[in-house]
Amino acid sequence: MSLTYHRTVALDEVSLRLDPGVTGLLGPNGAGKTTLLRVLATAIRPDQGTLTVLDDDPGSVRGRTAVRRKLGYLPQSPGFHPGFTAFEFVDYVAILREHTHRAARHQEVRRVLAAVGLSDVRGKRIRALSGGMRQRVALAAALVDDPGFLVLDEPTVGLDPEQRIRFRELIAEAGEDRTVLLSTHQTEDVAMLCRRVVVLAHGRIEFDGTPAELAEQAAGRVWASTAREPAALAGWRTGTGEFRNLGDPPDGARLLEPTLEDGYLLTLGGLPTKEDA
Ligand SMILES: Nc1ncnc2c1ncn2[C@@H]1O[C@H](COP(=O)(O)OP(=O)(O)OP(=O)(O)O)[C@@H](O)[C@H]1O
Repeated sequence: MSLTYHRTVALDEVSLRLDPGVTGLLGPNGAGKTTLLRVLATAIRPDQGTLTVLDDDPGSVRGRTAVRRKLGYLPQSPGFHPGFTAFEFVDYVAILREHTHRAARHQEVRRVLAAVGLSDVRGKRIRALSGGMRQRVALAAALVDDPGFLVLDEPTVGLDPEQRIRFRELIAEAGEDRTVLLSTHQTEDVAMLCRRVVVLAHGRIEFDGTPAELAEQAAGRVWASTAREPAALAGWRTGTGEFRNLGDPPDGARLLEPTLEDGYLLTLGGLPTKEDA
């Protein structure tokens, strides 16, 4: 499928089939990740191509409604009303999801807040919650009605390591029995959590495989040196004072074990330039 905003091609003939489990979507700023997620969440429509979400076609009014009923979406900015309590926010989302029976709805709200470990603070106002807790409230809202497909747009951004690990666990759990697409800038999230990783750049899929296969892209192409290597596609000084270089190593170079991040950077052709960032 393709999507163009005025003259910007945001998605350029993207073809993707998602299976159950957590798929990570990596890509530099402006790659088209949010656009792809918004298309899958039926917030915008591709201008070319076809799309099927959980056996329904969001191109038709009926299909779109059916998809929206089965989908959980955590957008980049969830748009909380800070004066709402965690319970009130999720309850509001449940009402929008056509929950008309009050007692059953409240039970569902309590269930999802418990699933993300927020039962104790459900009466607290969102403005008084930490960033990590707010993200969990947003995840709880996306989990209402146990959707078969979960779309998560950078849910771990701004979280400290402890909260990030906790959040990863919740996503892993959510991915045990449903399809999850997770957009992130954190290569570590992908390495720890995803069964599959898709790299998007300039609206095109540049890589689609397992995290191990992405790391493998950098096999034999990562080396250490004591000085900056001008021939490297990318190189940076590490905490030990040595440089880690990506590209074609010189003869006799001391090769290093590649990481997923090395494979990702090489897939992009090196470090993004300042203009890309
Ligand atoms: N509403 C819009 N109108 C015009 N151009 C847009 C609009 N939304 C996005 N774009 C452009 O489309 C391209 C893809 O943007 P998108 O937000 O999907 O990228 P992204 O990979 O999610 O980036 P980030 O990592 O910064 O969130 C960018 O060039 C962006 O400037």
